[in-house]
Amino acid sequence: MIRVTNLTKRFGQLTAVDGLNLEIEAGDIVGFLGPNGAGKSTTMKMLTGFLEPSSGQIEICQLDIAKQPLKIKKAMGYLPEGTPAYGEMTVVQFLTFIAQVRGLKGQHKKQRLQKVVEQVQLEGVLNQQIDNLSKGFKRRVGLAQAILHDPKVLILDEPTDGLDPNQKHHVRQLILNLARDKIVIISTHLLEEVSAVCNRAIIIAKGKKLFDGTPQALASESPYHQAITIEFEDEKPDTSQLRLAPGVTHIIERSKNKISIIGHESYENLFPQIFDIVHLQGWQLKAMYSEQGQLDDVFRKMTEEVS
Ligand SMILES: Nc1ncnc2c1ncn2[C@@H]1O[C@H](COP(=O)(O)OP(=O)(O)OP(=O)(O)O)[C@@H](O)[C@H]1O
Repeated sequence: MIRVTNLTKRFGQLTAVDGLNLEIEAGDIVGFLGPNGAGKSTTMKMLTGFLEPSSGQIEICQLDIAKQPLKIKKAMGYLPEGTPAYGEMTVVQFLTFIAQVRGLKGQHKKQRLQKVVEQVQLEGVLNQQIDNLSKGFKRRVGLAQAILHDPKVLILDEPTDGLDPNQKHHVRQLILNLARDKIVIISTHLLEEVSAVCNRAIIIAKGKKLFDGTPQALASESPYHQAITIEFEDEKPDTSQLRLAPGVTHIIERSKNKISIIGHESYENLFPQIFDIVHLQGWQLKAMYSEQGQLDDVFRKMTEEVS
């Protein structure tokens, strides 16, 4: 369990993290979101003991990071921004070195190395120098070193940055499979990543928490949550009669040939009525569907409000 109380970090005049409070339980996969400069990396660096807070407390697995940083670091894996150090080493040399630093020995060390190389799919590059690897492979080496000692808490700063779509999918599956009894915190700009792997989303901007809840709850803040959207084949006709359907509160024009119908009824109740009107009017549709709300819309709205 992680408990963060009133966490603050100042760099001179700038307050990068501003009185942050968090409680995260085992099994949580948290998507840590925010615009550039929001304070995500700074928070992660403080959680991993790389940076000292200006004030506030961090408790991880019932230990205070200020008092027992080494014990906490043992229980933690960290994938920082960018690429892992020691680029002159080969992948196998680097991972063996990390295994030693982590105190893994004998058969256990061998098994963990084998397992992680397989999990992160590094078999083909084991003897290549890290400096010569592509960005995606460097990222995977970084991920491998973070999970090598099977930590209880995993902090990943943009874990899929630089990976191709297949690799992104693979790493997300890996995180999902890892996470049952762990805490995983993922900093990301990719909202689809939050929908794909996280059970919780935390949004920060200017160092302050703006939202903390499930990705579904986040999506439900969207103006288009449960809206029925119609895309017309050509330019949209006069759709004012849609307002007469019981339960419709208003209609939002999204583009020249796209509207969203917002109602106080559930979309299951609205759908048949809208469908009847469309049919009666003989409108040529390209598509008609209900929306759950786009995380992007909510994210933009929330973070623009504080900028
Ligand atoms: N060592 C430092 N010295 C001075 N200012 C810093 C330092 N590290 C970070 N900052 C500033 O603190 C603020 C928060 O930075 P941080 O890297 O935590 O943001 P972020 O949310 O991770 O952004 P990004 O998404 O761009 O990685 C920024 O304004 C940044 O310039």
